[in-house]
Amino acid sequence: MTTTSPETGGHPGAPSPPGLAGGPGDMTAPGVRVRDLVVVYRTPLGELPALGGVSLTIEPGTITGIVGESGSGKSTLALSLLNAVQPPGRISAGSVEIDGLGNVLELGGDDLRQARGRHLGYVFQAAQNSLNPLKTVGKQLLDLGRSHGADDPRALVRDARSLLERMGLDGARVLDSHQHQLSGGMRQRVGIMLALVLNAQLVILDEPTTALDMITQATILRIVREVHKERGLTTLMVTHDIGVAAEVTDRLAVMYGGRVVEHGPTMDVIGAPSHPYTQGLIRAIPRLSGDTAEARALPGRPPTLGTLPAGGCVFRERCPLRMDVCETVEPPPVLVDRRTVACHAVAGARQERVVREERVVREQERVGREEERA
Ligand SMILES: Nc1ncnc2c1ncn2[C@@H]1O[C@H](COP(=O)(O)OP(=O)(O)OP(=O)(O)O)[C@@H](O)[C@H]1O
Repeated sequence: MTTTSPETGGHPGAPSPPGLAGGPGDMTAPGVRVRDLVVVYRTPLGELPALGGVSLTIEPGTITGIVGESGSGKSTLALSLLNAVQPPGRISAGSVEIDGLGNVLELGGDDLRQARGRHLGYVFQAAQNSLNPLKTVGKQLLDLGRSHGADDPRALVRDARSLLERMGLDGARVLDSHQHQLSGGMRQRVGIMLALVLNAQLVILDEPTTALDMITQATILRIVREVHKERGLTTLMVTHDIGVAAEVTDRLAVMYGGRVVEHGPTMDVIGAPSHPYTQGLIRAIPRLSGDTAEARALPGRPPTLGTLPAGGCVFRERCPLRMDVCETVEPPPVLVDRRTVACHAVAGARQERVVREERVVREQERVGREEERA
C-alpha cells in the first residue's frame, strides 16, 4: 500500500476534514459505476490490457471486496477509481462515475486533486514505505490536514490518536515518531489512519492487512468495519485473501485476467460460487469450503499480460466446463441468482433452467385450462 499521491507527492487523503464546509454530516455514501474500463500497460510486446473492459457497480454504503490471484488486475482497478494509473499504464477506454464527482476519468489537474482530497481516501500497497522519513507522523498529519483545508488541527490530531489507539497503538507516541521508529505493521496502520482521518466518503484500501499478524489483522478488519458503519462510508477493499474478504465485506467481486468474472453478495458468492474460477478459489481454502479433508489447488497458473488470450474466455485454459464457444466469444456478464457471472456454461445452464421452468408453467396452465373445461 502507499499513501502517497501520484500527483502531489503527499497523502491524497480523504475529504471533508474536521470543520470543513460540506463536512461528513452533509454527505452520503457514494455509489460507483465502472463501465467498460480498459487499462493497458506498455510492455516490450506493445500495449497489453491489464483490464479488458471491466464493468462493476459498487452500491452506496457497502464494503465491497475485490479478490483474485496475483496479477488479476485488482490494484489497477483500484487505481483507476482515483484516475491514478501511472505510466507505463494508461486508461484507454471506459468510465468511472462516482456519485457527487461524475466521471473521474474526465477530471484532471486541480479538479482531480480536489476530488481525491475531498471525496476519496485511500491506502495503496506498500503504505509502510511511503511515509516521509524526515518528518514525524504528526507533522505529516498536520501537513495533510492543511493541504485539505482542515480548520481544526486539534480535532484532527484527536481523531488520528483515537484511530491509532483503536488499532492497538499508542497514538501520542506514534504521532511523535519518525518512520524508522515504527515497525512495518505500525506503518501500515498509520496508512489506514491517514486514509480515514479526513472523513472520505469513499475509502479504497488495497491489501490493508498484508504483513500483519493474525491478531492485528483481525483488529484492523474490525476497525475498518466499525468506521465504515459509524461514518456511513462506501468502502472498497482489495485483497488476495478471500478469507479476509469473507470476514469483512458485504459484496464480493472476483477478478480473473483483467475481468470481473463474478460479483454479488459475499455470502452467496462464497457459500454457492457460480463461476468455475470462484468455485476453484473456494475449494482451495478448506476453512471456507468446509471440506477440511481436501484442499484442492486450482490447476494451472493465472495468465500474465503476455499470455492472456486475445479472444474468447480468459479462464478457458483452466476451466473444467470449457466449451467450443469459450474459444472465440468472451462471455458477457449475466444476472444469475442475485449476482452477475461471466461464463458461457453458467449462462447456458441458467437458460436451460429458465426454459424448463417456462415449460412447467405452460404445462400447469394447460392442465388448469383442461380442468376448467371438464
Ligand atoms: N507498471 C506496470 N508495467 C507493466 N505491467 C504492469 C504494471 N503494473 C501492473 N502490471 C500488470 O498488470 C496486470 C495487473 O496487475 P495488478 O497489479 O493490477 O494486479 P493485482 O491483482 O493487483 O496483483 P497483486 O495482487 O499481485 O498486486 C498484471 O499482469 C501485472 O503484471
